[in-house]
Amino acid sequence: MSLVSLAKDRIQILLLEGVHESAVEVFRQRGYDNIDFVKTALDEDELCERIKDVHFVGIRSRTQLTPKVFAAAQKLAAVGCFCIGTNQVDLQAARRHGVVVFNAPFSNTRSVAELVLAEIIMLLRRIPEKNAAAHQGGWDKAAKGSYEARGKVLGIVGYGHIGSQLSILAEQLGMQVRFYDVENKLVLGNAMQVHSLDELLRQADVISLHVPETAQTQWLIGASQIAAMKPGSILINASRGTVVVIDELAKALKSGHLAGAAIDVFPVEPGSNNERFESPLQGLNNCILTPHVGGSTQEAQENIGIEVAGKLVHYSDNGSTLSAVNFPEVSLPTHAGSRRLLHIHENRPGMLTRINQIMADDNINVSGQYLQTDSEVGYVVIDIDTPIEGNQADRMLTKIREIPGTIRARVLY
Ligand SMILES: NC(=O)C1=CN([C@@H]2O[C@H](COP(=O)(O)OP(=O)(O)OC[C@H]3O[C@@H](n4cnc5c(N)ncnc54)[C@H](O)[C@@H]3O)[C@@H](O)[C@H]2O)C=CC1
Ligand SMILES: O=C(O)CCC(=O)C(=O)O
Repeated sequence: MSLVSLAKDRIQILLLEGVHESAVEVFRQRGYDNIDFVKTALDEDELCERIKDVHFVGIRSRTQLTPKVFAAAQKLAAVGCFCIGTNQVDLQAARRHGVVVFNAPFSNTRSVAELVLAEIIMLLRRIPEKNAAAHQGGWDKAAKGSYEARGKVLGIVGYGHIGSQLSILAEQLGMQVRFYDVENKLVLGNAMQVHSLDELLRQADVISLHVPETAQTQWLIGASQIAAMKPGSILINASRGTVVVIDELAKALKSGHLAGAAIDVFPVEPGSNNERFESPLQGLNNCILTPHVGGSTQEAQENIGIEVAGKLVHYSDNGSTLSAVNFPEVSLPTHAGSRRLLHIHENRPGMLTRINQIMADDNINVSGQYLQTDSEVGYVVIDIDTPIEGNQADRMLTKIREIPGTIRARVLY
């Protein structure tokens, strides 16, 4: 349990992995100046050390926030994932520690879709091989094995934000889009949903993967799925490195069963630009390898910086958990002129009654109350219109902290 009730100048922010400076600007504009900015990811032990006094941490896809890190991060109130994926964060551990996690669910969607579209065209034209040959003094002008995108079948696995954006762009090129998703989806344009992954793999000239990393998507594309793909077809993975069995893909590219591939994400990725990258796909000229840059455009990174920093500031200033990925969502009006108690607790009966009793005993008048719960955690925000002094607020917080099941409590001034 941690009791947090801090002025802004005592709030520590740690931004990792070269989060865009637009995030720093948002924090500074809102009065948060204690910002530690690190260009790389940190390993678990380093992170456990660095995070001890941190209230807000910002990461991208490489930093692993494990139960050990959360146990070390006793002051941590919230995590900002400056990206879409949140698989690098143990969301349950965060919730158990009362740490709210935010992300940017669609600020880099377009960037990923554009990269994939470019790769489809490049691979259908066998440009990676021709490019490699030309760099070696070769001149491969043959049209053999080179195709237009028009009329080809694009099979999208995972028709969420990125998959559906790609679908629209690919149709502009005249591609026929089919997709497989575990959910029934709103079908955009002329796309068609098919009912099994196998059906999609057998029909498509190009398969592009846009699923999140989950237990169900781990090694989703292995030997038998690759074997089911059409001879001469193409595989693109800009989702997560654990979705494709990379050794099987390497075999299929070497044998020519697959004509080409573009891979942006890998089972093991370097933690910084200075670390060496190793992959069984290296040296295969029919495979485009990119260093997890699907979302790495100026536009996307700047927007993500503003969006996620804005969510962290909003939570810090106001208590709002709107669009949190692991927490009951509470959307709140501003609390000018009143103090606000934020209380995160295990979801057990009678919590609210106990908090209200402590306030009533202290003659504290409540002007607004907002409660959301999920199966495990409850989050209540209470606006107080009685002018309470620092000592009285501390006394109240101490009593509230003693309520069994309290995970975290703080007062906003
Ligand atoms: N390479 C890069 O730089 C980037 C990679 N990503 C990755 O792309 C993933 C997808 O992003 P969004 O489209 O925004 O996510 P999203 O959540 O909008 O869509 C994911 C879709 O996959 C579907 N799905 C889940 N499990 C499935 C399964 N087993 N089989 C078929 N469909 C399944 C879901 O129902 C959903 O429609 C992210 O989770 C992230 O890991 C995202 C941004 C940048
Ligand atoms: O750009 C990044 O750091 C990660 C992009 C990504 O994979 C995501 O948004 O999920």
